[in-house]
Amino acid sequence: ERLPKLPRDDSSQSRLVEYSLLSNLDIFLFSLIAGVIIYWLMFRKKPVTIPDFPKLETQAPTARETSFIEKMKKTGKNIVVFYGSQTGTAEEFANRLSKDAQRYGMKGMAADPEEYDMSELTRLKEISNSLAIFCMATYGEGDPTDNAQDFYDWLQESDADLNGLHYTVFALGNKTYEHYNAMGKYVDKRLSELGGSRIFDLGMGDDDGNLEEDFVSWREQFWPAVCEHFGVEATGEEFSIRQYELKVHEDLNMNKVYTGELGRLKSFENQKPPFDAKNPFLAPVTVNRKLNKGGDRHLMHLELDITGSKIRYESGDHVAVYPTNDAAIVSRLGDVLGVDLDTVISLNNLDEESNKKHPFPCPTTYHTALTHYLDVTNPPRTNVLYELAQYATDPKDQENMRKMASSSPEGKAQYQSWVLDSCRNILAILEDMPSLRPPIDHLCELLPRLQARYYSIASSSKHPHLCCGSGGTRQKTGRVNKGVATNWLKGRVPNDNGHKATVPMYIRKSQFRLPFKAATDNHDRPWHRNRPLHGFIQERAWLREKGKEVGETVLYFGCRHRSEDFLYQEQLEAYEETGVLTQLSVAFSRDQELKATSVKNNKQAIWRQIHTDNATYNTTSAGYARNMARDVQTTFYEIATDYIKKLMTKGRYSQDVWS
Ligand SMILES: Cc1cc2nc3c(=O)[nH]c(=O)nc-3n(C[C@H](O)[C@H](O)[C@H](O)COP(=O)(O)O)c2cc1C
Repeated sequence: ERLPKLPRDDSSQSRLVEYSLLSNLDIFLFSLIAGVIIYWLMFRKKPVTIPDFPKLETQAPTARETSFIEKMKKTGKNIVVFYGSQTGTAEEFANRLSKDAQRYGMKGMAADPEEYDMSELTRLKEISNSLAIFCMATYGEGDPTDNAQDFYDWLQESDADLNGLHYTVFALGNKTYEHYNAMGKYVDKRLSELGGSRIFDLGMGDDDGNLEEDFVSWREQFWPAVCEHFGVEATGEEFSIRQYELKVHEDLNMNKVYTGELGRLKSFENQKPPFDAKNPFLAPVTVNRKLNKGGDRHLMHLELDITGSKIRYESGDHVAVYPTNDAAIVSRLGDVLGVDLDTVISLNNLDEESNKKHPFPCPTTYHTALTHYLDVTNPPRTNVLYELAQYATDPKDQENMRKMASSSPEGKAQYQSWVLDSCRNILAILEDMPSLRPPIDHLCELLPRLQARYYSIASSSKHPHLCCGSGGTRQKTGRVNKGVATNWLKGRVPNDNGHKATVPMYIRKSQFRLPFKAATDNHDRPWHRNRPLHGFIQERAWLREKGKEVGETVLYFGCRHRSEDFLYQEQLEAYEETGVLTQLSVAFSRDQELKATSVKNNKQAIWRQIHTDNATYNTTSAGYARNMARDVQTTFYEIATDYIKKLMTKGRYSQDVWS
């Protein structure tokens, strides 16, 4: 095809074309450059002006001292009191023993075995007149406390030569457990096997009886034995030794003040996993429902939402909950002592070398300390009475308090009846002794820490369910005493005036487990409180749904009255109907005619299940039914004994005994 004819002036035409081409390119380039400039002007990072921060006064990070020997040498201590403690009692006893040492011209320090290199026990003899005391609590099935686990492992594996080590042990436990004081007994035996010299007999504290009295009586004989051993005499001075000094903060920025956190400041506002005892998760309460239909107790079912917490748990684990003290008790304490509870304070350890800088997170207010950190509900121990006695202005009050703190038979009886049997907490004591008005900071130093409460998880779903009961007991004094945590939980209702009610919690692993394989025949044997068993049953229901073989599941459930506290009745009956539960046996202790169904009455079937079907039994009991576990266990022993007797009669079991 021919090109259109160009006008005559070829050159001008070509210039025109050339000109228009250049113009397009220019426009393009111009737009590009303009765009870049606009972008640069609008979105460029503005130069950061570095503000002139005042230099923070940070403490130089000190390497953690793991040598208790070096620490003792540096601070002139000759007695070290180690404690294996989960809920604070053994730790408190250790503190009291280390304080006692001063009365005998010695110097003691309480120490957490988890923080030190315990193999250094071999070196304690380098310190003259040295002594190691161990206050050891037992848990689970004769297990050590978490903070004593490494020490326990070391004792088991070690062949260290402990010749020259002087030691004594006070064991804390509870006689209703099968492995009574197992940890204390083990430490005492093992230290001796490794060559240590026991300078005083093992003390046995029974929390089912009167642990405080056991401790006071043991301590009373222990110190004279120490004096005799080292050839020293008591200084005779009965003085009160403060461990912490008070600092009142006048103008402290409230952002630096603890408001109930256990570890990191502001950890409740700025939640970061992993969540544990020092860093609990604030779990919103999504359900809080009353379970019982009658009676004076309030049994409740709570569901906690752990979304986003990365918390994992298995059926049988425990939820640890940090409760809050009753606001009425706290404000009344402030009134009685005439103190402004909003004062911001720190209690600083007078022993600068101590690892424990404060008795609770500081700086804080008295209000926070009494609400979140201190136990104001339980009757105080005798050491608190002893130390506070000095502030009673009426000599009679003073004498009574000293007597109750002594180990004289009358003193013990008076403490038992006036404090323990009457359930007098610190507020009741102050109200009933108007001449006793101690400084609040000393009181805060002496009161034990408020401990987390543990609940079995009653679910195997994504979110933990708790089942617990609250009630009040009217005391001889006319006062009504309520459980701290359960009473507080009762008021944690979802959407409380538009606020999400939350619960500070973390998970504590438990040994209480379902057997490994789903196909093994199982028989869950709950008694009374069946919280973890609910989780187990749910898990088995789920496994069944997935087509897994789970074997028989038999539930024995006991409570007071069928009409009042047959907890989760509809759910359990539905489980039985759908076959998730092979058998549901119920017993109600206060409905006489219904009492018949019990473990005892099912001996035959139970033995068949154990013997032939290879069943596993999980029992759970709690609260008032503390002896129930023992009774159920005794029944199992009886079942086994009956079986052995049968074997003997049939000639299937015979003995040939030589002596
Ligand atoms: C869940 C649980 C399990 C326990 N297991 C045992 C045990 O097996 N043997 C025992 O003698 N005492 C047992 N006890 C009792 C404690 O050892 C006792 O109350 C002790 O005073 C706790 O000391 P702590 O407050 O220093 O942890 C158990 C207590 C609890 C709450």
